[in-house]
Amino acid sequence: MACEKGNKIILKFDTEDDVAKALAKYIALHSGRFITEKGSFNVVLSGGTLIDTMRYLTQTPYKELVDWSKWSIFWLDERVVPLDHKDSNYKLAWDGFLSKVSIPEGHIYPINDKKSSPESAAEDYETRHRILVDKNILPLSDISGFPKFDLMLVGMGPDGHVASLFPNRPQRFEKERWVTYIKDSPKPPPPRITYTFPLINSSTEIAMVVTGAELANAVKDVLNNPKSNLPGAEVSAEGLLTWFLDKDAASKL
Ligand SMILES: O=C1O[C@H](COP(=O)(O)O)[C@@H](O)[C@H](O)[C@H]1O
Repeated sequence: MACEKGNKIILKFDTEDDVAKALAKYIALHSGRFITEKGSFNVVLSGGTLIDTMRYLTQTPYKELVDWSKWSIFWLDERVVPLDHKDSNYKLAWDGFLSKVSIPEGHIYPINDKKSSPESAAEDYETRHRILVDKNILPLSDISGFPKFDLMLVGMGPDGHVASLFPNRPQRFEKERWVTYIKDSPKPPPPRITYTFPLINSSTEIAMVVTGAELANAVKDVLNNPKSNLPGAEVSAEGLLTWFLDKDAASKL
C-alpha cells in the first residue's frame, strides 16, 4: 500500500521479507536509471539493520543485472573504531553486502580508521569529499551547495535518530559542515562521525528503511506528530523520499 505526501511516499508491506524484496527492486531500478542518465551511481549506506534488509540485492537476478562497476559507496555515519572492529559500519556492510558484489575497490570510501579522534576522522572524511567534488566525481546541489548523492539508504533507531544525529544532541542542528562528529553518542560506541542534515537533505533520492515493532512509536511520531521534533522527521530529499515500512513498524500510523 502506498500513500503520497509532497515529495514523500510511504510504502507499507506485510513483512520485513517483503520490504527486503521491494528494496532490492527499488535500488536496482535507481541504479539503472542513474547509470543511464549520468554514467555512475553514488550510494550512501547506513549501518544497523539496513544491511541485512539489502540481502536480495546480492542474489539472482540483481547480482548479475546490476552494473556494479559504476557504483560508488559512502557512509552516512560511522563509528570511530578500526574498520575490522565488530562495531564498524564498514565491516557490517563489507560482510553483508560489499564482499558479495563486484564494486571496484577504488569506488568504496570508508572513513580513515588511522585517525585517532572523532574530530580528525570527521575532518578527514569531509576533506576527502571536497577532493571528490574538485575532481567532478561528486556533484554539488544547485539548491544547497552541499554534495548531492544519487541515493541514500537511511535507517532509524527507536529514539528517532538517523545517521548519528540523535535527539538531545547538538549535531542535528549543524548547518555548515558536511561531516561532523559526536563523542558521546547515547547509543554505543560513543565516538562517531556523521553526515549533517544539509548534506543528507541534498540527496536526489532517499529511502528510509524501517522495520520491526520496536520502531512503531518513532515511526508514528516522525510521520504523524510534527511536535515530536525527532531527527527522523527532518529527513527530506531534493527528489523523492520513500519510506519502506513493514506492518509492525507501521502499526501505530
Ligand atoms: O547506530 C546506528 O543506528 C542507526 C539505526 O540502526 P538500526 O539498527 O535501528 O537499523 C543506523 O542507521 C546508523 O547507521 C547506525 O550507526
